[in-house]
Amino acid sequence: MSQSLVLASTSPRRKELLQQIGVAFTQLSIDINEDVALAEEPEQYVLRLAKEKAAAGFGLLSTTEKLTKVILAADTTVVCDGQILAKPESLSHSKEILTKLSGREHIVMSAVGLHSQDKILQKVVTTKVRFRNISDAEIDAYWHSGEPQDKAGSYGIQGLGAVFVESITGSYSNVVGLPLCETAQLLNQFNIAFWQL
Ligand SMILES: Cc1cn([C@H]2C[C@H](O)[C@@H](COP(=O)(O)OP(=O)(O)OP(=O)(O)O)O2)c(=O)[nH]c1=O
Repeated sequence: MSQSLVLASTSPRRKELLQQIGVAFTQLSIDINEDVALAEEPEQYVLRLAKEKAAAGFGLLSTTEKLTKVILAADTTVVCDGQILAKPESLSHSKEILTKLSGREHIVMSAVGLHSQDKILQKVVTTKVRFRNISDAEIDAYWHSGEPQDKAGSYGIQGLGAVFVESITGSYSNVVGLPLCETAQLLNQFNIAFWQL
């Protein structure tokens, strides 16, 4: 039976990234608790959240939809000195995060999870990002642009935040929220077509 894809995400970035590789999909929104568990490592954390988001999406399907649909979900976090840097809650939180990232390298980790009736598969991808020095005045101005608020690590590489990025090693789409090379490989395993098929 042919399978169709459902993106369980409210992130406009994930929608755009999936569209970029020519995948047909519908979308639903899920809401799960994103608190870090006690002593949880960053990799465990993003994998757990991608899995929980995909399972939450699958749980919203009707019994018949469960037979034909595959849910895709993802989670992205920024990691520096082993510390998980989530979305900023305020200007002072954004300042704390961006001051930590200023003038050095950090890691962006995204996990993608696919969930169908038959199987659940996941993959985590890591990208290194190096920032130039960022001044307090820039952090203030950046906050007031409205860009950092809904983004892990308080920046968007695809937006104004690009001016802070000196270099990146690894997948760019992974930083934006969905590693496309690995996602396409997972989609193959569920017989979901993207542009080349
Ligand atoms: C580092 C970085 C993160 N981000 C975004 C990607 C994710 O949308 C967000 C991290 O939050 P997530 O919790 O991964 O995702 P989300 O809450 O936006 O969406 P959903 O759970 O519904 O799928 O940060 C960027 O857009 N650009 C960047 O450069």
